[in-house]
Amino acid sequence: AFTGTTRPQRLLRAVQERATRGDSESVIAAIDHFCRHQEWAMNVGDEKGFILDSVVSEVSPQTALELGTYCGYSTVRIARLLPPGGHLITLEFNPNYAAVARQVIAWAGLEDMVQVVEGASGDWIPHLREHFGIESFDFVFLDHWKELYLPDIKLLEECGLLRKGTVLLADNVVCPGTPDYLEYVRKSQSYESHYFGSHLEYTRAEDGLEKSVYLG
Ligand SMILES: Nc1ncnc2c1ncn2[C@@H]1O[C@H](Cn2cc(CNC(=O)c3cc([N+](=O)[O-])cc(O)c3O)nn2)[C@@H](O)[C@H]1O
Ligand SMILES: [Mg+2]
Repeated sequence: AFTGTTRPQRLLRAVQERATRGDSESVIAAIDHFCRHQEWAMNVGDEKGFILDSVVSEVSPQTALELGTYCGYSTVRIARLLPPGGHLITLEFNPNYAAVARQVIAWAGLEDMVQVVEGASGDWIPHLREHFGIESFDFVFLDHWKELYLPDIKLLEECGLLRKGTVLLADNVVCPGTPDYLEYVRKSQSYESHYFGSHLEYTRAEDGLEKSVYLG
């Protein structure tokens, strides 16, 4: 029996045992299998993941940001669809999760397109331009603490990291829910918002993604 391992470590072991190195589809499938048949984990999952894929493919971002890496499942889903030269920065403040995510991303063979940055989103966002030479983001995926969605997009606005047409995609706007964020993006003249209904990962509970285009 495996005592003393964390769920992210057990998820990583499932990837290393079941997925083929360099094959991002098999990494995604291995994590979905683990979460359906072994242990639920808060990855965006396959059903909402399909919606994430379609939005990423439509935007085809050169610069992408993810808030809340966790084990790197959505990081792999996004990075595998980036166009040539595309780059994804993902912020994770839990060092144990970041360590697992780096290995999951490497197993998928996507480490050259992804930068896992350790630290709190609120601390890092003001330094992304100077540190990574980012002008603005084409795409932002929000999946970290739900109370931080709103303050963090306001910070992205203030730091000039959003441009006309930047697409924000937010997970869990129904469950666990992000009421203040939803109200803001749906009421603000600076955003055009659309809700994609789905289900909480690996369950029948309702959840969905909110896509919001920044209008400047
Ligand atoms: N300010 C922050 N900056 C960077 N990373 C952060 C920050 N806050 C949390 N995180 C990280 O997000 C990761 C994942 N995470 C996401 C959440 C919030 N998400 C959820 O709580 C959640 C919860 C459920 N759920 O309860 O069913 C389903 C989901 O899809 C979810 O994303 N908490 N940790 C964790 O590794 C955490 O360290
Ligand atoms: Mg989520």
